[in-house]
Amino acid sequence: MEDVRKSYPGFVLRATLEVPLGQTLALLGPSGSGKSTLLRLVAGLETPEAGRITFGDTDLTPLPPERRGVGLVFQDYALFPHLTVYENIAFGLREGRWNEARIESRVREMLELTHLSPHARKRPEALSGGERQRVALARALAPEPRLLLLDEPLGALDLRLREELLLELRDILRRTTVTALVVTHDQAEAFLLADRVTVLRAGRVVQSGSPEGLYLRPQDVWTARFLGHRNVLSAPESRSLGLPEVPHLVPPAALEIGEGHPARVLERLFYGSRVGLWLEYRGLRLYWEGPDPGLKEGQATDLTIRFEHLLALNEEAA
Ligand SMILES: Nc1ncnc2c1ncn2[C@@H]1O[C@H](COP(=O)(O)OP(=O)(O)OP(=O)(O)O)[C@@H](O)[C@H]1O
Repeated sequence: MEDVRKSYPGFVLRATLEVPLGQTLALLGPSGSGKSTLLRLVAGLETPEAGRITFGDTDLTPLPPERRGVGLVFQDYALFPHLTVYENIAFGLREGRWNEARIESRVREMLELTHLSPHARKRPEALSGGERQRVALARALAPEPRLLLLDEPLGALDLRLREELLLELRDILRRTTVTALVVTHDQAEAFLLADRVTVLRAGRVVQSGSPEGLYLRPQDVWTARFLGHRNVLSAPESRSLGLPEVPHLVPPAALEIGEGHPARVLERLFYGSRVGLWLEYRGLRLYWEGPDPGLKEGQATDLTIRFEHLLALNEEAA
Protein backbone atom coordinates (compact mmCIF):
# COMPACT_ATOMS: atom_id res chain seq x y z
CA MET A 1 0.00 0.00 0.00
CA GLU A 2 1.24 3.40 -1.02
CA ASP A 3 0.81 6.53 1.07
CA VAL A 4 -2.61 5.42 2.26
CA ARG A 5 -4.48 7.85 4.49
CA LYS A 6 -7.45 7.46 6.75
CA SER A 7 -8.56 9.73 9.56
CA TYR A 8 -10.97 9.58 12.45
CA PRO A 9 -11.59 12.33 14.98
CA GLY A 10 -8.28 12.64 16.86
CA PHE A 11 -6.50 10.01 14.76
CA VAL A 12 -4.69 10.06 11.42
CA LEU A 13 -3.26 6.99 9.73
CA ARG A 14 -0.71 7.61 7.01
CA ALA A 15 1.30 4.61 5.87
CA THR A 16 3.25 2.98 3.07
CA LEU A 17 3.66 -0.73 3.42
CA GLU A 18 4.86 -3.65 1.33
CA VAL A 19 4.27 -7.32 2.04
CA PRO A 20 6.79 -9.47 0.14
CA LEU A 21 5.03 -12.10 -1.98
CA GLY A 22 4.63 -15.45 -0.23
CA GLN A 23 5.89 -14.06 3.07
CA THR A 24 4.30 -13.06 6.35
CA LEU A 25 4.44 -9.47 7.54
CA ALA A 26 3.49 -8.65 11.12
CA LEU A 27 2.07 -5.25 11.98
CA LEU A 28 3.13 -4.60 15.53
CA GLY A 29 1.98 -1.63 17.58
CA PRO A 30 0.36 -0.61 20.84
CA SER A 31 -3.38 -0.29 21.26
CA GLY A 32 -4.79 2.53 19.14
CA SER A 33 -1.79 2.74 16.78
CA GLY A 34 -3.99 1.93 13.77
CA LYS A 35 -3.20 -1.73 13.14
CA SER A 36 -6.80 -2.85 12.68
CA THR A 37 -7.63 0.22 10.61
CA LEU A 38 -4.77 -0.64 8.27
CA LEU A 39 -5.93 -4.23 7.96
CA ARG A 40 -9.52 -3.13 7.31
CA LEU A 41 -8.30 -0.81 4.55
CA VAL A 42 -6.48 -3.71 2.87
CA ALA A 43 -9.58 -5.92 3.24
CA GLY A 44 -11.78 -3.21 1.71
CA LEU A 45 -13.89 -2.83 4.84
CA GLU A 46 -12.80 0.83 5.03
CA THR A 47 -12.16 3.28 2.19
CA PRO A 48 -8.92 5.30 2.23
CA GLU A 49 -9.08 9.09 1.79
CA ALA A 50 -5.96 8.94 -0.36
CA GLY A 51 -3.41 6.42 -1.59
CA ARG A 52 -3.52 3.07 -3.35
CA ILE A 53 -3.63 -0.56 -2.28
CA THR A 54 -2.15 -2.86 -4.88
CA PHE A 55 -1.35 -6.53 -5.25
CA GLY A 56 1.31 -7.05 -7.91
CA ASP A 57 -0.02 -5.04 -10.84
CA THR A 58 -3.65 -5.17 -9.67
CA ASP A 59 -5.10 -2.05 -8.06
CA LEU A 60 -7.36 -3.32 -5.28
CA THR A 61 -8.44 0.15 -4.11
CA PRO A 62 -11.68 0.38 -6.14
CA LEU A 63 -12.69 -3.26 -5.55
CA PRO A 64 -15.30 -4.33 -2.96
CA PRO A 65 -14.07 -6.75 -0.24
CA GLU A 66 -15.45 -9.87 -1.94
CA ARG A 67 -13.52 -9.17 -5.13
CA ARG A 68 -10.14 -8.54 -3.48
CA GLY A 69 -9.22 -12.19 -3.03
CA VAL A 70 -8.39 -11.76 0.65
CA GLY A 71 -9.01 -14.25 3.43
CA LEU A 72 -9.81 -12.90 6.88
CA VAL A 73 -9.20 -14.36 10.32
CA PHE A 74 -10.40 -12.39 13.34
CA GLN A 75 -9.88 -13.12 17.01
CA ASP A 76 -13.56 -13.94 17.57
CA TYR A 77 -13.49 -16.62 14.82
CA ALA A 78 -16.93 -15.63 13.37
CA LEU A 79 -17.74 -19.25 12.41
CA PHE A 80 -21.22 -20.27 11.27
CA PRO A 81 -22.65 -21.99 14.37
CA HIS A 82 -25.21 -24.12 12.50
CA LEU A 83 -22.67 -25.55 10.04
CA THR A 84 -20.20 -28.39 10.66
CA VAL A 85 -16.46 -27.82 10.50
CA TYR A 86 -16.48 -29.32 7.00
CA GLU A 87 -19.28 -27.03 5.83
CA ASN A 88 -17.68 -23.97 7.43
CA ILE A 89 -14.53 -24.61 5.41
CA ALA A 90 -16.53 -25.39 2.26
CA PHE A 91 -18.66 -22.23 2.56
CA GLY A 92 -16.47 -19.88 0.53
CA LEU A 93 -15.92 -22.53 -2.13
CA ARG A 94 -19.67 -23.01 -2.63
CA GLU A 95 -20.01 -19.21 -2.85
CA GLY A 96 -17.27 -19.27 -5.47
CA ARG A 97 -19.18 -22.00 -7.39
CA TRP A 98 -16.44 -24.63 -7.14
CA ASN A 99 -17.63 -28.06 -8.29
CA GLU A 100 -18.34 -30.70 -5.65
CA ALA A 101 -15.25 -32.83 -6.38
CA ARG A 102 -12.90 -29.85 -6.09
CA ILE A 103 -14.65 -28.69 -2.91
CA GLU A 104 -14.25 -32.12 -1.34
CA SER A 105 -10.57 -32.37 -2.19
CA ARG A 106 -9.77 -28.80 -1.07
CA VAL A 107 -11.66 -29.16 2.23
CA ARG A 108 -9.82 -32.46 2.94
CA GLU A 109 -6.52 -30.73 2.21
CA MET A 110 -7.38 -27.87 4.61
CA LEU A 111 -8.55 -30.31 7.31
CA GLU A 112 -5.21 -32.08 7.09
CA LEU A 113 -3.18 -28.87 7.04
CA THR A 114 -4.86 -27.67 10.23
CA HIS A 115 -5.05 -31.14 11.87
CA LEU A 116 -8.84 -30.97 12.03
CA SER A 117 -9.77 -34.14 10.12
CA PRO A 118 -11.16 -35.92 13.22
CA HIS A 119 -13.45 -32.94 13.88
CA ALA A 120 -14.91 -32.56 10.37
CA ARG A 121 -18.47 -33.49 11.38
CA LYS A 122 -18.61 -31.43 14.57
CA ARG A 123 -20.24 -28.05 14.96
CA PRO A 124 -18.20 -25.12 16.34
CA GLU A 125 -19.89 -25.34 19.78
CA ALA A 126 -18.28 -28.77 20.31
CA LEU A 127 -14.75 -27.43 19.71
CA SER A 128 -12.13 -25.81 21.95
CA GLY A 129 -11.02 -22.22 21.34
CA GLY A 130 -7.84 -23.36 19.62
CA GLU A 131 -9.75 -25.74 17.34
CA ARG A 132 -12.22 -23.01 16.43
CA GLN A 133 -9.41 -20.71 15.49
CA ARG A 134 -7.93 -23.45 13.27
CA VAL A 135 -11.33 -23.79 11.54
CA ALA A 136 -11.35 -20.03 10.94
CA LEU A 137 -7.88 -20.32 9.44
CA ALA A 138 -8.81 -23.30 7.25
CA ARG A 139 -11.95 -21.48 6.07
CA ALA A 140 -9.96 -18.37 5.17
CA LEU A 141 -7.27 -20.35 3.32
CA ALA A 142 -9.63 -22.70 1.43
CA PRO A 143 -10.55 -20.37 -1.49
CA GLU A 144 -6.82 -19.82 -2.19
CA PRO A 145 -6.77 -16.11 -1.33
CA ARG A 146 -3.93 -14.02 -2.71
CA LEU A 147 -3.61 -12.42 0.69
CA LEU A 148 -4.44 -13.72 4.17
CA LEU A 149 -5.27 -11.10 6.80
CA LEU A 150 -5.13 -12.07 10.46
CA ASP A 151 -6.27 -9.65 13.20
CA GLU A 152 -4.92 -10.68 16.62
CA PRO A 153 -5.58 -14.32 15.65
CA LEU A 154 -4.60 -15.65 19.07
CA GLY A 155 -6.09 -12.80 21.09
CA ALA A 156 -9.04 -14.69 22.55
CA LEU A 157 -7.10 -17.71 23.78
CA ASP A 158 -5.63 -18.38 27.20
CA LEU A 159 -1.87 -18.25 27.59
CA ARG A 160 -1.01 -21.95 27.24
CA LEU A 161 -3.26 -22.48 24.25
CA ARG A 162 -1.90 -19.30 22.74
CA GLU A 163 1.64 -20.64 22.81
CA GLU A 164 0.57 -23.96 21.34
CA LEU A 165 -1.44 -22.42 18.52
CA LEU A 166 1.25 -19.84 17.85
CA LEU A 167 3.69 -22.58 16.84
CA GLU A 168 1.01 -24.32 14.83
CA LEU A 169 0.05 -21.12 13.02
CA ARG A 170 3.72 -20.47 12.29
CA ASP A 171 4.04 -23.94 10.83
CA ILE A 172 0.90 -23.53 8.67
CA LEU A 173 2.00 -20.13 7.35
CA ARG A 174 5.37 -21.62 6.42
CA ARG A 175 3.88 -24.66 4.71
CA THR A 176 1.51 -22.63 2.52
CA THR A 177 2.78 -20.11 0.01
CA VAL A 178 0.14 -17.57 0.93
CA THR A 179 1.14 -13.94 1.48
CA ALA A 180 -0.02 -12.95 4.95
CA LEU A 181 -0.47 -9.79 7.00
CA VAL A 182 -0.90 -10.38 10.71
CA VAL A 183 -1.82 -7.75 13.26
CA THR A 184 -0.60 -8.16 16.82
CA HIS A 185 0.39 -6.09 19.83
CA ASP A 186 2.58 -8.93 21.09
CA GLN A 187 6.24 -8.63 20.18
CA ALA A 188 7.08 -12.32 20.67
CA GLU A 189 4.14 -13.31 18.49
CA ALA A 190 5.22 -10.95 15.71
CA PHE A 191 8.83 -12.21 15.86
CA LEU A 192 7.81 -15.87 15.76
CA LEU A 193 5.22 -15.61 13.00
CA ALA A 194 6.66 -13.12 10.57
CA ASP A 195 9.46 -12.87 8.05
CA ARG A 196 9.26 -9.10 8.36
CA VAL A 197 7.86 -6.85 11.05
CA THR A 198 6.55 -3.31 10.72
CA VAL A 199 6.20 -1.24 13.88
CA LEU A 200 3.31 1.21 13.94
CA ARG A 201 2.93 4.08 16.36
CA ALA A 202 0.12 6.65 16.35
CA GLY A 203 -0.83 5.92 12.73
CA ARG A 204 2.72 6.06 11.36
CA VAL A 205 5.23 3.39 10.39
CA VAL A 206 8.16 3.76 12.78
CA GLN A 207 10.45 1.04 11.47
CA SER A 208 10.38 -2.15 9.36
CA GLY A 209 12.78 -5.04 9.20
CA SER A 210 13.47 -8.68 9.90
CA PRO A 211 12.71 -9.71 13.51
CA GLU A 212 16.44 -9.95 14.28
CA GLY A 213 17.27 -6.70 12.52
CA LEU A 214 14.58 -4.79 14.36
CA TYR A 215 15.42 -6.22 17.75
CA LEU A 216 19.14 -5.64 17.45
CA ARG A 217 18.94 -2.27 15.70
CA PRO A 218 15.89 -0.30 16.85
CA GLN A 219 16.27 3.28 15.73
CA ASP A 220 14.90 5.18 18.68
CA VAL A 221 14.21 4.95 22.40
CA TRP A 222 10.48 4.30 22.04
CA THR A 223 10.95 1.43 19.57
CA ALA A 224 13.69 -0.17 21.67
CA ARG A 225 11.46 -0.15 24.76
CA PHE A 226 8.42 -1.31 22.79
CA LEU A 227 10.39 -4.28 21.43
CA GLY A 228 11.10 -5.39 24.98
CA HIS A 229 14.55 -3.93 25.68
CA ARG A 230 14.99 -3.10 29.33
CA ASN A 231 18.43 -1.51 29.20
CA VAL A 232 17.98 1.80 27.45
CA LEU A 233 20.35 4.43 28.84
CA SER A 234 19.28 8.07 28.81
CA ALA A 235 21.70 10.68 27.42
CA PRO A 236 22.99 11.67 30.91
CA GLU A 237 23.36 8.00 31.90
CA SER A 238 25.34 7.37 28.71
CA ARG A 239 27.59 10.29 29.55
CA SER A 240 28.18 8.94 33.05
CA LEU A 241 29.71 5.84 31.42
CA GLY A 242 31.93 7.93 29.18
CA LEU A 243 29.73 7.50 26.08
CA PRO A 244 28.54 10.30 23.77
CA GLU A 245 25.62 12.18 25.33
CA VAL A 246 22.78 10.49 23.42
CA PRO A 247 20.59 7.54 24.50
CA HIS A 248 22.14 4.10 24.11
CA LEU A 249 20.78 0.61 23.91
CA VAL A 250 22.60 -2.03 25.96
CA PRO A 251 21.53 -5.27 24.22
CA PRO A 252 21.51 -8.54 26.20
CA ALA A 253 24.78 -9.68 24.56
CA ALA A 254 26.60 -6.60 25.93
CA LEU A 255 26.36 -7.64 29.58
CA GLU A 256 28.56 -10.22 31.24
CA ILE A 257 28.49 -10.97 34.93
CA GLY A 258 31.31 -12.46 36.95
CA GLU A 259 34.09 -10.13 35.85
CA GLY A 260 34.67 -6.42 35.41
CA HIS A 261 33.50 -3.68 37.77
CA PRO A 262 31.61 -4.07 41.05
CA ALA A 263 27.82 -4.47 40.85
CA ARG A 264 25.12 -5.52 43.29
CA VAL A 265 22.00 -7.65 42.84
CA LEU A 266 18.92 -5.54 43.58
CA GLU A 267 16.30 -8.09 42.59
CA ARG A 268 16.30 -11.70 41.43
CA LEU A 269 13.46 -13.01 39.24
CA PHE A 270 13.23 -16.78 38.96
CA TYR A 271 11.56 -17.92 35.72
CA GLY A 272 12.50 -21.60 35.87
CA SER A 273 14.84 -22.22 32.96
CA ARG A 274 16.39 -18.76 33.38
CA VAL A 275 16.86 -16.05 35.93
CA GLY A 276 16.50 -12.29 35.62
CA LEU A 277 18.68 -10.00 37.73
CA TRP A 278 18.26 -6.27 38.27
CA LEU A 279 21.72 -4.98 39.03
CA GLU A 280 23.07 -1.75 40.42
CA TYR A 281 26.16 -0.73 38.50
CA ARG A 282 27.88 2.67 38.70
CA GLY A 283 24.65 4.33 39.75
CA LEU A 284 22.60 2.63 36.98
CA ARG A 285 19.92 -0.06 37.12
CA LEU A 286 20.64 -2.75 34.53
CA TYR A 287 18.80 -5.98 33.75
CA TRP A 288 20.59 -9.21 33.00
CA GLU A 289 18.98 -12.54 32.09
CA GLY A 290 20.38 -16.02 31.62
CA PRO A 291 21.04 -19.37 33.30
CA ASP A 292 21.05 -19.03 37.10
CA PRO A 293 24.50 -17.74 38.16
CA GLY A 294 23.62 -18.53 41.79
CA LEU A 295 23.52 -14.92 43.03
CA LYS A 296 21.15 -13.80 45.78
CA GLU A 297 19.45 -10.45 46.31
CA GLY A 298 21.85 -7.98 47.95
CA GLN A 299 24.91 -9.98 46.88
CA ALA A 300 27.90 -8.30 45.24
CA THR A 301 29.22 -9.40 41.87
CA ASP A 302 31.15 -7.96 38.94
CA LEU A 303 29.81 -6.77 35.64
CA THR A 304 31.30 -5.99 32.25
CA ILE A 305 29.55 -3.88 29.64
CA ARG A 306 30.93 -4.67 26.21
CA PHE A 307 30.87 -1.18 24.75
CA GLU A 308 31.34 -2.45 21.20
CA HIS A 309 27.82 -3.96 21.39
CA LEU A 310 26.12 -0.71 22.43
CA LEU A 311 23.95 1.13 19.96
CA ALA A 312 23.30 4.89 19.90
CA LEU A 313 19.57 5.62 19.64
CA ASN A 314 17.59 8.60 18.44
CA GLU A 315 15.69 10.30 21.25
CA GLU A 316 12.26 9.74 19.75
CA ALA A 317 10.76 9.01 16.36
CA ALA A 318 9.85 12.19 14.49
N1 LIG B 1 -14.91 3.46 13.01
C1 LIG B 1 -14.18 4.32 13.75
N2 LIG B 1 -14.67 5.53 14.07
C2 LIG B 1 -13.95 6.42 14.81
N3 LIG B 1 -12.72 6.17 15.27
C3 LIG B 1 -12.18 4.98 14.98
C4 LIG B 1 -12.88 3.99 14.22
N4 LIG B 1 -12.09 2.91 14.10
C5 LIG B 1 -10.95 3.20 14.76
N5 LIG B 1 -10.99 4.42 15.29
C6 LIG B 1 -9.91 5.09 16.05
O1 LIG B 1 -8.71 4.98 15.32
C7 LIG B 1 -7.60 4.70 16.17
C8 LIG B 1 -6.89 3.43 15.73
O2 LIG B 1 -7.73 2.32 15.96
P1 LIG B 1 -7.31 0.83 15.56
O3 LIG B 1 -8.42 -0.07 15.98
O4 LIG B 1 -6.89 0.79 14.15
O5 LIG B 1 -6.03 0.60 16.48
P2 LIG B 1 -5.30 -0.77 16.84
O6 LIG B 1 -3.84 -0.47 16.76
O7 LIG B 1 -5.82 -1.88 16.03
O8 LIG B 1 -5.70 -0.94 18.37
P3 LIG B 1 -6.07 -2.28 19.19
O9 LIG B 1 -4.78 -3.03 19.36
O10 LIG B 1 -6.57 -1.71 20.49
O11 LIG B 1 -7.10 -3.00 18.42
C9 LIG B 1 -8.14 4.63 17.58
O12 LIG B 1 -7.92 5.88 18.20
C10 LIG B 1 -9.63 4.38 17.37
O13 LIG B 1 -10.37 4.95 18.43
